[in-house]
Amino acid sequence: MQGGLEMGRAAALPFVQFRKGDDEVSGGAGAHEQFERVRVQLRAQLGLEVYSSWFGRMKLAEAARGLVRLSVPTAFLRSWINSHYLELITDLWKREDPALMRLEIVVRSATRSTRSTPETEPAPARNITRSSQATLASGTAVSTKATPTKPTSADAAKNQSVLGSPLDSRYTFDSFVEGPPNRVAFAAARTVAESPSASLRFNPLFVHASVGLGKTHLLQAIAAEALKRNPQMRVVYLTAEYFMWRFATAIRDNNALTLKEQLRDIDLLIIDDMQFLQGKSIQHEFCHLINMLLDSARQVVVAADRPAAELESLEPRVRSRLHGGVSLEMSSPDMDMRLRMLQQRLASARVEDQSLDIPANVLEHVARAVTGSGRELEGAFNQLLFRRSFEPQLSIERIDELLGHMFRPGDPKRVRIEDIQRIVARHYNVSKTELLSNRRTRTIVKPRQVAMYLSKIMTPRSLPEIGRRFGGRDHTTVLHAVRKIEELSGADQTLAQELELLRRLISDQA
Ligand SMILES: Nc1ncnc2c1ncn2[C@@H]1O[C@H](COP(=O)(O)OP(=O)(O)OP(=O)(O)O)[C@@H](O)[C@H]1O
Repeated sequence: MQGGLEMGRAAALPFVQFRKGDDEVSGGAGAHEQFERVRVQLRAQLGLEVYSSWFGRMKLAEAARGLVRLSVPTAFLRSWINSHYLELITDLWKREDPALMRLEIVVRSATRSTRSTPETEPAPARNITRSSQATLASGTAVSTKATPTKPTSADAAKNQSVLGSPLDSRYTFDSFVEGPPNRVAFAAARTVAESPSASLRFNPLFVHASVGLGKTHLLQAIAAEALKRNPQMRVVYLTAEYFMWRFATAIRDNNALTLKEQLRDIDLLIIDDMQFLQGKSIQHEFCHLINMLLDSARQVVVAADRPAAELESLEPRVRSRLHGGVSLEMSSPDMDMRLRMLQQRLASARVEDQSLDIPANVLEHVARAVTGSGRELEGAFNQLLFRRSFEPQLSIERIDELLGHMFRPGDPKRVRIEDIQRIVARHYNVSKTELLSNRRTRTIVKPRQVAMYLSKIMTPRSLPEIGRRFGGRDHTTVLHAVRKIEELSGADQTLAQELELLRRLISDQA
């Protein structure tokens, strides 16, 4: 997870730009060439297969003053590369640039990849890099044979270190901020964790939400809580990528059967980032596993960044199995939740540094301005902490300056109706004059309605005000447009994607 501290440091460096919603960030002139040469050498040394598994999606994030950051899409990749290849990459880079002082692997902002799948075949896995004191975790199967008859928390912790990826101990139900946008999913998650057998009526439980809205947090909280209540329970939390990697390596090492046997033993299977599950044979294995678990009344929980029906890379039978349970969505936190998240972060930071204080009005301001995901709030908060260490008196204006790149649609200072009109008109290839005119041909009505809809959801302007800005129209016309586009985009995937693209273009312009 990319912390705000890193963003803070980067912001202080010259010729480094963080562009919101953009994966790739430019560095100094020769950095891209150096990166390319390092990639070529990695490929030559490791072979194409290993290279594309681990480095296929690596990008140059920034390069300045002896610091190079390479970004990868998932925390697991970062962790794996850090522990296995960091030295090699650093050496290779130093050969290219002896001035290199430090090379870091970061997880890149997921804003743009919200709805995308990996461009390359499965990078082995994502997860879980942080330290943990979770009672038992997974990321791999827990075999009954390997598990003592009555495991205690300590046994479980031991298993965890043997069996792999620990849970993040920060991800608990207590630290999960609940509110209207995630209330139902949260309640379902609690039920699964507290009484898995009672929850079998929604099996599998499928949770979907856009990036950074707490899926991993919620899923790991389920695992942690289930294990806390019953250390004997065999719980497996893993990402789809990790699942793929486990199978791929098991097949390579001729022990796929053992792995399957181990997986059969589990009581609660939790799969994160389902959108990354790819490959026919792996999906076949996955489907088989899910069927077996569901048929034997074991609980399965799955999360993805979109509804199951939209997981196009999944085989129809996998999708259909996911449809068989309950599907719940979590959406963006509201103002009250954002404020509580920030207050919670402050309280945890204070555990380490009691002198730490951020005035309530500053927290409120940030909660109002950073209207994105929990991850963005976390980044904003870390950035604030970092800045405060050398600018103790941060004014609201200065905070706006520092966090401006995180301000979202809805921030009155950032999105202007004029920008929306210009971008929408360009997208649909009509002129702005036509957009504001009274012409009622279909090719113009649709862009006009889209622009009105976006003006409503991306700015705080009232319906009458939007009407005025669209050639003096009545507010009921705007309301009609908003409802129409909402209705159409619910049924029309292409339009929904168009809207998302436009939102991104507009936010990036703002
Ligand atoms: N409702 C919430 N309460 C507390 N923290 C939250 C909440 N939602 C998100 N966060 C925090 O935001 C950060 C990102 O959340 P998380 O990694 O769970 O998101 P995600 O939906 O899994 O994202 P991705 O799709 O990128 O994997 C985490 O630090 C998490 O603790």
